[in-house]
Amino acid sequence: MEELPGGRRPRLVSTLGLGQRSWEVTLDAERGWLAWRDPRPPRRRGGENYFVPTSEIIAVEETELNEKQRNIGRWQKMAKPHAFTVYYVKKDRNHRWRCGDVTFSCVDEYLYDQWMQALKQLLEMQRSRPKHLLVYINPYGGKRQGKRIYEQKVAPLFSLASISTDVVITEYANHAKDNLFEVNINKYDGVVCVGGDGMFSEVMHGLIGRMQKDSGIDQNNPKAPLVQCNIRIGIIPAGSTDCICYSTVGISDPVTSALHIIVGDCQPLDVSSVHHNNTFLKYSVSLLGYGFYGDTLKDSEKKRWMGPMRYDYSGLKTFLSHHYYEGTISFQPAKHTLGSPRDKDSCRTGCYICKKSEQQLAEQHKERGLKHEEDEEEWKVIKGKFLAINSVNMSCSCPRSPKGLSPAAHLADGSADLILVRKCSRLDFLRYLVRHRNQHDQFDFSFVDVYRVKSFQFTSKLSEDNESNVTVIGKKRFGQFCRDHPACCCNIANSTWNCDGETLDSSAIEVRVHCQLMKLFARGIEKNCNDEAAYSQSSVEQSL
Ligand SMILES: Nc1ncnc2c1ncn2[C@@H]1O[C@H](COP(=O)(O)OP(=O)(O)OP(=O)(O)O)[C@@H](O)[C@H]1O
Ligand SMILES: CCCCCCCCCCCCC/C=C/[C@@H](O)[C@H](CO)NC(C)=O
Ligand SMILES: [Ca+2]
Repeated sequence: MEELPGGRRPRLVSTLGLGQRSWEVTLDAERGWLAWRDPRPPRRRGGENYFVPTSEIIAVEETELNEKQRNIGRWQKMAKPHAFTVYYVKKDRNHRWRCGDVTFSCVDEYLYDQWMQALKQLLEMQRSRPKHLLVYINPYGGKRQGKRIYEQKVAPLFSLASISTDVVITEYANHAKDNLFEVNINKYDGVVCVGGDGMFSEVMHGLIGRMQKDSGIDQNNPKAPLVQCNIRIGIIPAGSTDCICYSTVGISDPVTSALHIIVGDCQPLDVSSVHHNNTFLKYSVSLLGYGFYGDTLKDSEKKRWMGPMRYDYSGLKTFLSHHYYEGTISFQPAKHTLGSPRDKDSCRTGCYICKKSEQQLAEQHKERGLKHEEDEEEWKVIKGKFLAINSVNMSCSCPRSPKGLSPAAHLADGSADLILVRKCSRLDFLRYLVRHRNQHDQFDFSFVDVYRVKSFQFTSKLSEDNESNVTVIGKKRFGQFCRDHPACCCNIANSTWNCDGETLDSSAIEVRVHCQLMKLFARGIEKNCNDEAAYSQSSVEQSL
């Protein structure tokens, strides 16, 4: 589509055939939308006006009308019509996206060419869309449907959108990660993982690790300023929890995720680095959980054959065991960010708080070389007995917990919410867990504290004792549980960290949040989709 003087782009308004009627179809390249409306007086039309942002058009294709379509209504006695189909994102309820299509026709070949050319040019102008993707499929994630989901639901959409792919079906754990250190990554506009949170974590480690290696950054240095990873990752959910997908898209649905990839969405994500004694252990974007979530994960790994149900089984078992762990948490509060974990508003598409952090990050990059103030900032120290210590970089919403473990956590504000669940009765802990699943405030309990932090350290009492050489041998002889108090549920063994669904055995860790270290093909959870659609439609009607 040629630009008008002043860089403006033209508007195409035509009467085109759609079904049995003529419709007024408008392509407004300047404002970025395609609309079609029934031009009959409002009384006679069923209020049918449609509106699609051009950024959500998936493809346009020349279409052969079939015999039946040609023989209806106005085409009957006319010359052979020319037709084209526009494929677009159709927004359904609960953040679900589908591929909608509409076929327009006209007899005038010149008009048809004009429309095809304008639409194709518009698609070419969508520069953030990927053209070539590297896809990793975990055939064993979740219900073992990854390959089928990709082939049946995703590949046809990629091909419709003219996206070419190199597909790797993983053969062992860490296959994708290892492969990402070897491939010519510059060939691709993004990497797609088909699987769950663990598979995503693998791909993320491959990409971030590769980026640091190529830039000569030592990942073992917990204070190293990590290099941002600009190659986006797309998640096609085919796992058991799919928390990262759900928290960044609002639903775990393969078609919705494929469409977010196709339209080239971009959502920056905070990443936490986890170290122990100047040794890099892992990165985390969703949950780092000690105690309840660590023990649940550890137990569930032995029951992978149960599929996604393993988490419910092991969750119940862990709940009944009611183990608590002693240790010390030190953390630096996140003073740079505007929000608080007790906010009523959640992080949504275009989030103001995350934007503010992005600006701060850009300023920091400009001032790079100047001394970081964070080392001087205060550390708070809390010692105690905890049933769960959860640090979440995002809400961690998932089908099991639709609002997540921290509903007001932000995807890209450079902070994590540190949730400390202190020793309490089984009944109280159950009340807390139940609030993962309902609308009530999860932090409104005397035994739950929540802090927004930019870094934290945890040392279990056992490792503290080990370090200070206190009668460890004697304690070890006691076995795993406190035999003096069989009913007290105190556990002198360590728990395990659940790091985005992977176990981490180290009980002394140092965690730092890296603001917006990586990017996803997503846009965050959209506000109320229905409100947005209503707003868009009325604003189009005003300008038509
Ligand atoms: N071919 C493979 N064989 C065995 N393990 C694999 C293979 N490919 C990937 N993996 C590993 O499988 C683990 C779990 O996979 P994934 O996250 O896809 O499913 P899940 O654990 O069922 O889901 P979730 O993480 O959402 O709970 C990942 O840590 C990944 O490293
Ligand atoms: C006895 C009642 C048990 C209630 C259990 C509530 C379950 C809520 C699950 C919320 C998990 C959200 C955090 C996501 C963690 C993922 O990283 C991880 C790997 O996919 N999944 C789990 C379950 O650890
Ligand atoms: Ca965050």
